Amino acid sequence: MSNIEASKKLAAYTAVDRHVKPEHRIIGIGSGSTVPYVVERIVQQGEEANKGRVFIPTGFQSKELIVSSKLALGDVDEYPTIDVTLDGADEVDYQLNCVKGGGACHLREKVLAEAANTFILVADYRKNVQYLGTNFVQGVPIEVVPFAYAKVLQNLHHILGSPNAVLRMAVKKAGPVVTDNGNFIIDAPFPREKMLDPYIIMAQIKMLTGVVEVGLFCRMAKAAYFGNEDGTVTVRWDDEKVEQVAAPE
Ligand SMILES: O=C[C@H](O)[C@H](O)[C@H](O)COP(=O)(O)O
Repeated sequence: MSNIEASKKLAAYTAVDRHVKPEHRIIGIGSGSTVPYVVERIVQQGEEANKGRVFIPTGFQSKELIVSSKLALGDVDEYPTIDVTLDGADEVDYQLNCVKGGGACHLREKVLAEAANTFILVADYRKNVQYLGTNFVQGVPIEVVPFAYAKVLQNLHHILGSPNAVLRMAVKKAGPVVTDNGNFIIDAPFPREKMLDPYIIMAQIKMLTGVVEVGLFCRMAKAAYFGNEDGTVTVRWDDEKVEQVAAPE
């Protein structure tokens, strides 16, 4: 297993051990390459612990993960209050603002984050930054309704200060990425000064008609767990405290 993969697993295992408690019944499962380790650790809690629990996915990938792990699947329209949601991130700053949507799942992810009593981020050490846009430079993912994409792009280029915003194109399909909700994704890079307090630009983007959701999650998480190369885990809390913990058994 590579260092990065091991770091993702460390972060996920530590977060599950601390935040998925026996009394939790409704659990939100995020998307991305770190989340499979979250589900792996939850399964390790045993059949008894998972009996009566319902797991809510943030998209196609996590739905498959829940079903293939033989956990009970539910949806947020049936369970609008979630005990705890665990999810990955593309980048997280020192105030727990984060960029999400590298996998185009941020609309459902934000709904599950908002629905949760506790929202927890899990990631490898590359995602732990002072300011957003440090390592994840492709820009803020923005989900838009297809017919409005050109208008929103124009707004981003000429009004909101992202001249390099682009429509995200698919890799093994001609044309744009289409989300689980049938929408398009725009990736909009912003200069550092806009990322110092990302709430402002998040609100401005969200006000553009045609935008469905912005991949900036501002101060929503209770804690972020980052697996490190040396086998420790750095935990950042919502009060800006930073904790260093040893790896779980
Ligand atoms: O849309 C995708 C999600 O926001 C992911 O949680 C995010 O891209 C992080 O994924 P990974 O754990 O693969 O870095």
